[in-house]
Amino acid sequence: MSLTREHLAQEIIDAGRFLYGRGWSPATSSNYSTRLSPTEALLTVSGKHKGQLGLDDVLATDLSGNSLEPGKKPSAETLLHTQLYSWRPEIGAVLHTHSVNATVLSRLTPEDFIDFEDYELQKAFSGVSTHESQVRVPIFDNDQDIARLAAKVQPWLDAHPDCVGYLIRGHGLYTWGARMSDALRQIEAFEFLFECELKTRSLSHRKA
Ligand SMILES: CSC[C@@H](O)[C@@H](O)C(=O)COP(=O)(O)O
Ligand SMILES: [Zn+2]
Repeated sequence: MSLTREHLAQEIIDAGRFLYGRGWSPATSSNYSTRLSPTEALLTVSGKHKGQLGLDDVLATDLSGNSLEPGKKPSAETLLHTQLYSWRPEIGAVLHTHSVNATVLSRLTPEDFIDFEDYELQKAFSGVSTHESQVRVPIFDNDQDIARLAAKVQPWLDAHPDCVGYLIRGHGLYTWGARMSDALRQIEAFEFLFECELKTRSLSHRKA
């Protein structure tokens, strides 16, 4: 049974309250979406405070990122959501957040990826069943031209079908899941790993 638009909108609203409450979506940063149908997404309207979303603060788009609701301005980063729905039909929700740890870690990392290894919490990611695995998270340079950024993300996705999320340097995190609950679980796992990584780097630096 497919979920109604109101139910999906409420999932986005609840996600915003939770993510704002954790400090991972400050002010009007971040954007969230769910799949509305095989060819449509339901996304946050641009510029809204994500801790205070209402039922009217979402809109439907097609998978090319075009608004299907004139009068409502879609998120500036709509294409980064819709490209994921086009990429994998099983993706049902996409979350983008702006945490301090994601921002700092992506700025401190000169490489274009971070590898997480030997963390038990890696098992919170879809498809990962042991800490003896490597979760590679690509880092793309920030770009205000979202079509250009999406064009850089796409080859990575195509070459890494198991990718569970990516960072935009100095900006934030994108992750996704079959359901909103899966995407939220992955956000929490990423935030745990980002904090571990920053603490490990800071303590190793102090010892040296
Ligand atoms: C408050 S600056 C953040 C924005 O530039 C952007 O990165 C963002 O995440 C929110 O944009 P939005 O258009 O509201 O979806
Ligand atoms: Zn953003």
